[in-house]
Amino acid sequence: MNSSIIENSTPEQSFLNISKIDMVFPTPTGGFTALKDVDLQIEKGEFISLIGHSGCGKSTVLNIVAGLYQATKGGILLQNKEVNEPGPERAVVFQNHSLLPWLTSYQNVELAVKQVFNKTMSKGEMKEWIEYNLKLVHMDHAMHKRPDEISGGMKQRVGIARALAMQPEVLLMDEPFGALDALTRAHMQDSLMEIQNELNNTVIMITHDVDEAVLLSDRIVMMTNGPEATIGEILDVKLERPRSRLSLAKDVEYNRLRSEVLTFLYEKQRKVENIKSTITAPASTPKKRANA
Ligand SMILES: Nc1ncnc2c1ncn2[C@@H]1O[C@H](COP(=O)(O)OP(=O)(O)OP(=O)(O)O)[C@@H](O)[C@H]1O
Repeated sequence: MNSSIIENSTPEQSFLNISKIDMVFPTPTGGFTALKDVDLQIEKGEFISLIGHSGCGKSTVLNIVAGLYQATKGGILLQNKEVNEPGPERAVVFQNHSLLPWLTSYQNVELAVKQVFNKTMSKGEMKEWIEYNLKLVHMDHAMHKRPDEISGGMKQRVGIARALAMQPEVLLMDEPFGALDALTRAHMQDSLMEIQNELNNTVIMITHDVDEAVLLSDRIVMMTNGPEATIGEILDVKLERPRSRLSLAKDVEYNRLRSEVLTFLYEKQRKVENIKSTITAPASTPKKRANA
């Protein structure tokens, strides 16, 4: 962390301050500047989506906020305190659930709850709290099942319950629904909106899905292509809540926002990739079967 971050901070600082971050990764051929001057202030209770082409640096931003990476320049302030390492006040939900396979859903959540509340909650309170969080994600009916006994969507729900049960200041989600089929994904988005309505968490979510970003977010942060990726544009999403995907489908403002994100991604930040040149047939191709 650059010490000037702390010196320059004032009591009016935003809740979460991502301050002028650079990230240079060492590589065998020299430093690779993945991020350059990423600067973003987030208010308590805001839902932020990070969107951008593959490899632009979204996960790197999230990992720096999580305290898993240290920025080369600049840094993170959460409620005016610098972030240098992972902590339970910044819970992360990954694309793949990362549950411990030998523990039930209940026990997976319990592990996180014990880590945070061992000294402040009685056994009974912990049980109540674990059950409450599993109920919040509609998993109370399967809380005693192990990960191999439940579906992908259900595992992801447990992962979210585990993160929420830590009562984090910030929920960091790295493509949380990326591995799910479209219908399950829609259910999960609806659940997340319900939970958000109830708890008003501060969330940073990475997504590749434009509809998901518009549906869930208060602001969509669009990143330029790397190297030296940075924030290209920020879109305010002022659609009324609670939001319903069905009524939004025909909403003029929803469709305007959607088209702004698409324009950013596919016109302003279009990735020029010559697919033909990357897919070349091997020198000897298998011969067709005689009777084919
Ligand atoms: N540990 C590392 N060492 C070297 N380069 C890295 C490292 N981690 C990430 N990078 C590079 O930094 C850039 C940003 O990677 P990052 O994973 O943050 O992108 P992303 O936007 O999250 O991608 P995706 O959408 O595909 O998950 C990429 O070019 C990646 O190759």
